[in-house]
Amino acid sequence: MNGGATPAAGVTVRVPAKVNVQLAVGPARPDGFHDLANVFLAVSLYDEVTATPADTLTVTCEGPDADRVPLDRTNLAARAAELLAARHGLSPDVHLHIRKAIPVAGGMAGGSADGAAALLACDALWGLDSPRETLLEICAELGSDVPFSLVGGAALGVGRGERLTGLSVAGPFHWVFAVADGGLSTPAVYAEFDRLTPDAAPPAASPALLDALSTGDTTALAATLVNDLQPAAVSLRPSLAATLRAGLDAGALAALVSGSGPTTAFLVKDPDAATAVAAALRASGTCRTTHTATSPAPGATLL
Ligand SMILES: C[C@](O)(CO)[C@H](O)COP(=O)(O)OP(=O)(O)OC[C@H]1O[C@@H](n2ccc(N)nc2=O)[C@H](O)[C@@H]1O
Ligand SMILES: Nc1ncnc2c1ncn2[C@@H]1O[C@H](COP(=O)(O)OP(=O)(O)OP(=O)(O)O)[C@@H](O)[C@H]1O
Repeated sequence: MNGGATPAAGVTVRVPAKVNVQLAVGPARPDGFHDLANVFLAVSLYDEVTATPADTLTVTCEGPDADRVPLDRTNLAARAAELLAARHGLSPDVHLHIRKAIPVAGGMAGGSADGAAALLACDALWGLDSPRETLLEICAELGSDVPFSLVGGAALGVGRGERLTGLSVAGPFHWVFAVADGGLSTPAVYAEFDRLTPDAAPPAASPALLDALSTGDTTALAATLVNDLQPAAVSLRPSLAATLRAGLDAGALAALVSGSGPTTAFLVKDPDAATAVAAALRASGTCRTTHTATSPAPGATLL
């Protein structure tokens, strides 16, 4: 627990983590961002955000990594409440309580998830009933990954990843996530990508990967998973190579760094394989802990 007591009543939103099954990265743009072909897939690992009326904007957090979550106005949940309130000339007087299961600074869009969840929770608490388009605009202002946290499922993100097209996705796909010690800074990983990839090509989605998603073909998806940020994440955190190897040795069909890392993702064929690969990863000593999850998962949802 970090920063106060659990609130009594309020509006609660559940929101998923993501894995990028394809992350194609182009050269740095003049504004410092990178154009992407970003194929997002939501996974069944969830944070929850509860909004309750309060005298002032406050954030509390519980969960194993709560001490690494900022409780000031830099928290994306707080920023979401502020942006929504400002649009309506309101004061953002709300208590936001985060139940955090998504790894912090882990490349699974945990902060983005809390931003999207807080937005939806405050919208309901304040009776605003904002159009979906308005919520998506605010999400894009909060961060490149935030719109996807709102919509969930599977989507292709272009531009800096914020312009979404929903994708057809079957499933279930079964995953194991290995959580590393500490986080990686997303800007640092993009900067390392620039250093390693001076000739980055314009990004494009892979038709074979989109086909594997829509048919629910795990073997085909395993053959097409790709993350252009992986060499940069491994360069900054060389120990990730051993984690990736340990999961493959344990029978995972494919292994990749999740987004900007350092969480690593392992696609497996079924729930039994997930249990076995997770146990082998923990026994290998190459990660801090593991999570198993399935996809697709729904986006931010009022409970
Ligand atoms: C790595 C991913 O998680 C993959 O989905 C995202 O691209 C990162 O999305 P995010 O954390 O929401 O990132 P933002 O908060 O929008 O941007 C943080 C920083 O990441 C870098 N950034 C982010 C997105 C992008 N398309 N190009 C970038 O270069 C920039 O340095 C930016 O200042
Ligand atoms: N609600 C939040 N939860 C966690 N971190 C937050 C939150 N709000 C702001 N942050 C800040 O954002 C930083 C990145 O955390 P986050 O968990 O979003 O990383 P990430 O999952 O790697 O993001 P992405 O996958 O979108 O690049 C943290 O180190 C923290 O300082």
